[in-house]
Amino acid sequence: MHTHSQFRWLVRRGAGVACGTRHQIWAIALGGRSLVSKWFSSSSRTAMVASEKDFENAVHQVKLLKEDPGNDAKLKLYALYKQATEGPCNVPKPRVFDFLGRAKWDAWTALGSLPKETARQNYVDFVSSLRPSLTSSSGEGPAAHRSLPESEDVVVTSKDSITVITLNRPAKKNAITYQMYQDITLALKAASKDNSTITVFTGNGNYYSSGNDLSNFSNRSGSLQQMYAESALTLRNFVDSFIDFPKPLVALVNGPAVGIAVTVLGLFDAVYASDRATFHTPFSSLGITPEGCSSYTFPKIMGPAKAAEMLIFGKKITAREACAQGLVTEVFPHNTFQKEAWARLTAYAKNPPKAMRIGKQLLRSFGKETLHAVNAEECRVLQERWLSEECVNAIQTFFSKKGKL
Ligand SMILES: CCCCCC/C=C/C(=O)SCCNC(=O)CCNC(=O)[C@H](O)C(C)(C)COP(=O)(O)OP(=O)(O)OC[C@H]1O[C@@H](n2cnc3c(N)ncnc32)[C@H](O)[C@@H]1OP(=O)(O)O
Repeated sequence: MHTHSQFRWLVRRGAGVACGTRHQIWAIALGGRSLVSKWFSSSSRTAMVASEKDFENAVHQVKLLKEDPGNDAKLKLYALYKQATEGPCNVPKPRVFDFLGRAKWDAWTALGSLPKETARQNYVDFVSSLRPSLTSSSGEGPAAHRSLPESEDVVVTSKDSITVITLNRPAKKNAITYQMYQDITLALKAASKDNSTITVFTGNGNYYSSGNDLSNFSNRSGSLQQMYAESALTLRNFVDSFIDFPKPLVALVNGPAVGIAVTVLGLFDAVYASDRATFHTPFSSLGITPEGCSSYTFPKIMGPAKAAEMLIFGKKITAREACAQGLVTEVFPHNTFQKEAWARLTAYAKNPPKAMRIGKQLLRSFGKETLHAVNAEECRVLQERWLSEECVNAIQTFFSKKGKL
């Protein structure tokens, strides 16, 4: 928990964040729209550039915040504010024991060469997403208050006090598009506030997910640097939403899982797998590096040697091996997987929700700061890797159909 004085600390240093008194009313009447998921689509980018006034409005509204939005949100606001007003980080890295200074520097640096206008828009959108139910002073659109995914590729349903988030792109093995990262982030935010007791993640079809959609970098406009900076930010928000998820989060791994669909499993509270599931993180062969906090969670879960085999050498493991290594909680025969896993979940969902939430907090909250720092660093490194010849060649090879995993 962060104190109001820490919050003010950021303000004094020009974070564009301020803390009001407890008696002030939330009044985020922002310019700009809260449609985070449309930030980066090329068609909407031109239509959604926040004006100086929108930005000033957002900065002002942040000063009226009644509640501390949390350290993570404050760091994001700080970084986006600095990027929007000063451009890319241009100050030396703080000394090793200046933890807060380093966290702020990391957050700002992770934005890379994100253009000032994009940072301004992202700032406006992010402030809006802190309180999406309040209206904006301009730029209002039908989706301005959207809190659930619009796309059919991510489906959110509710069953027996359980919120289910299903990856629904079976023809593409549930590969995760740019839009889906944003939709999943929104879905998790909504699920954290709904009245469900447990949240479940699963895939439709014979795959759980083939990970990042490898066309994510080929169908967008703008400079490469800008695209990679935006992607790193989107990825960081996506992973943050798993780190911060307050209720029990369970994965039903119905089939093979690849890349980021595997790594974030280290942030789940239980992982039930069909015996047809496999777990594969072919990062090195794609010229990239681990994400989803796996560089930290995997060595903790399975020990450094097994983690290296998966994350550096790209060894694909079976569900039973993943279970023996502690990544998977339990494996079920494929033909009874749904029935058995759902019987388990339905029973668990009847537990008192507050006790489960507080229990999760006890288990997870102490490592949270570290996880956020790991996430920031992984995204920073990835942003560089995406520009590498190794990565560009690997993606070209996949689409020329020479290079299946
Ligand atoms: C905002 C950016 C954040 C980035 C985060 C960093 C994340 C990193 C990762 O997740 S790394 C892992 C990336 N994933 C892969 O490398 C998997 C690539 N896919 C494959 O190797 C194979 O498709 C397969 C082994 C998963 C399945 O093989 P197979 O059973 O033979 O099916 P097909 O290959 O014919 O696939 C059917 C159809 O789906 C398309 N597809 C499958 N996976 C992906 C993918 N990850 N990205 C894009 N498209 C994918 C495939 O091209 C086929 O399409 P088609 O029918 O030909 O149009």
